[in-house]
Amino acid sequence: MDLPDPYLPGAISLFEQLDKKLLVVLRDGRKLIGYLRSIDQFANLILEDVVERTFVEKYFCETGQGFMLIRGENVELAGEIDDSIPTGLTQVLLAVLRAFIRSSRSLRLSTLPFSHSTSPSTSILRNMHNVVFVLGPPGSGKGTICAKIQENLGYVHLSAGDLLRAERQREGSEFGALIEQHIRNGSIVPVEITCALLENAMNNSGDAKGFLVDGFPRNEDNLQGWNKQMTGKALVQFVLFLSCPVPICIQRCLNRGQGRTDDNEESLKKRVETYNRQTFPIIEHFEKNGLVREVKSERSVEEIYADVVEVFNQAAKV
Ligand SMILES: Nc1ncnc2c1ncn2[C@@H]1O[C@H](COP(=O)(O)OP(=O)(O)O)[C@@H](O)[C@H]1O
Ligand SMILES: O=c1ccn([C@@H]2O[C@H](COP(=O)(O)OP(=O)(O)O)[C@@H](O)[C@H]2O)c(=O)[nH]1
Repeated sequence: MDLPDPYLPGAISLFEQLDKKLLVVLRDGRKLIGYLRSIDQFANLILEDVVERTFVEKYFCETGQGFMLIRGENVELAGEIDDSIPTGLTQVLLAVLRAFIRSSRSLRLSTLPFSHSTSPSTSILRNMHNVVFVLGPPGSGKGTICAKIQENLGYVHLSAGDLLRAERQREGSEFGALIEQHIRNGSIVPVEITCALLENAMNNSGDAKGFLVDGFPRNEDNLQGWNKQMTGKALVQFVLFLSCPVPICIQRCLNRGQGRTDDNEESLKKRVETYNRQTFPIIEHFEKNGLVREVKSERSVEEIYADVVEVFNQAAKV
């Protein structure tokens, strides 16, 4: 492309960075890193595989944000980033950064001036909901294991399926029929409904250590909707993946005996298909980001739960 002479860098110069890895600093101080896929004359950017980097002193952590459209008016600074250049900063897991903030807060208040203690990044971290996504095929035991985690580890269990079933039953709900149709078909309810129910439940749960979001996100649309609605409000610690052979899962659902309208062979066939086609790729996406903790769930509840506790202990340590 021909550039004006003399060359004055501005929004237009970002065209040169198409498909390159960009650091974008937003006006609220957030720092996003992702691949630039598109830009227009207003410097509106489309970034893919975005992570938000949060810095505290010489440490930083990254949280995945997926695909983002950033309005140009919100961009303070943008430029190509070269990760091969040493920065002297150390990447740590979010839990480490939180622990660091916790331990340094009291110390610094009385001794050193701590410029980060009131920075947007740290205050965002403190106010966000901790979330563990719990995924696996229908009948893999998500609800059963979440109930035990809630009982013993202080996380609040939010089953997306249960929230949808409750909304379906709620008198006056405008979504009841739509939800029932999706549940019977084993297809996925529009994310705006599910996400609103989840956010509402989180906000009404008081001071929880964290939330087990069970059975969500189930497809790309769910993930994008979550990122759109919950960015800055929730932080995904990890994804607990209960893996289990499908025939065992189907048998468990058929024996579940809760009178669910979708625990029949016809609906189950569709649910498994939806899981294979749409949900499993989401688990693979999280796996690429190093977020998945897999626990094999074709064993007894006690054996599974013992491994799950280990996963939570490890997450708390780092
Ligand atoms: N490890 C297990 N072994 C045998 N049956 C199980 C196990 N975990 C759960 N179940 C049973 O299988 C059925 C489905 O479990 P549930 O926790 O509701 O799965 P999901 O939430 O993944 O659909 C329930 O009837 C439950 O009691
Ligand atoms: O985020 C969600 C969670 C559930 N469902 C719908 O609710 C049904 C039951 O989901 P649940 O997680 O209760 O059951 P599972 O499939 O794990 O047995 C699914 O098949 C979907 O139709 C949905 O659309 N979005």
